[in-house]
Amino acid sequence: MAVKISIEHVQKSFRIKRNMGALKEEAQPLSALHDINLEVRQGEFMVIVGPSGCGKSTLLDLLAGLTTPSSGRILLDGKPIAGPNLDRGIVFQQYALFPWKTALGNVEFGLEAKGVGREERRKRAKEYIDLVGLSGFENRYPHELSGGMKQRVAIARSLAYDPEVLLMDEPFAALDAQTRETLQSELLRIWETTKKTIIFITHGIEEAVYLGQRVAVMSSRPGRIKQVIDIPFESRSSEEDLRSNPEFVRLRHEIWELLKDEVVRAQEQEKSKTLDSFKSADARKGVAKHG
Ligand SMILES: Nc1ncnc2c1ncn2[C@@H]1O[C@H](COP(=O)(O)OP(=O)(O)OP(=O)(O)O)[C@@H](O)[C@H]1O
Repeated sequence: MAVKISIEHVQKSFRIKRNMGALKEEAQPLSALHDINLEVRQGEFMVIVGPSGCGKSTLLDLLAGLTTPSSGRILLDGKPIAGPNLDRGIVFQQYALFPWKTALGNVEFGLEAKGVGREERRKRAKEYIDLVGLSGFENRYPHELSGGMKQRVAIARSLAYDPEVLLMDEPFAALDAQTRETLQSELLRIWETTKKTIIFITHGIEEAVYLGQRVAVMSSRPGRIKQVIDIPFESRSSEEDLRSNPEFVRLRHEIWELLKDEVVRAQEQEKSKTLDSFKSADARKGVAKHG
């Protein structure tokens, strides 16, 4: 299969203001991603898993073209990504639907931006509403839909304008466990129907093994690709309960082994960040007391 996305030596750092006490501030670089290299093939379902704060969303923002790498490059079909474009659809954890538009109106939105005429727009939006299993709910507004349904609308909206790649940033994290499992198998069905290239970000190891053809495991900050694991299941959407398959259990364990030190390190980083902010708050109070 042809390479669809190529991430080459990508680094990303941010300048963050740090309070140095005595009202002094200093901008320090924070390295979020370090030398990321990854190729995603046409039609592949790639999952990226990593501990909190390791740079998963930063990587997705780069793929979406919302930000640019500090160095390195990302190619889509051999061409550098130059900004957001309808060739990439994004589904975030929060539904990001327009509350004043119905489910159908939300799905039609991207088609409007693409210049598709009114009738065609409606027809295509209905097809995608069907595809995500929401027939009969076209005219509901987001506040009349459950969390899972809203996420179905968000998926339909991203797919309706026929992007090359679907970028998904923890899209099921806010849902209850049962709804999450239902949407995971629905997503696999949609992927098999549409043959889109999907890059899916998650904290969840089980979700990663269930969905991904390959799982890229990231290290704690600065994020690097620690290892890419092949998930060699033929058909994921079969009736058989994949999660209790011994191979599934083995792969879940293998990924956990790779992740556990990273999770501990990420928690330590989080703790020292909190301590730093307490220290600078104390320093500020000191200035206020003596100043
Ligand atoms: N715009 C920004 N300015 C400064 N620092 C940032 C910015 N965006 C992200 N960071 C920092 O970069 C690091 C990576 O953040 P990112 O949100 O990509 O991690 P993540 O793996 O998606 O985390 P989580 O799983 O908790 O959502 C974090 O330390 C974060 O605080």
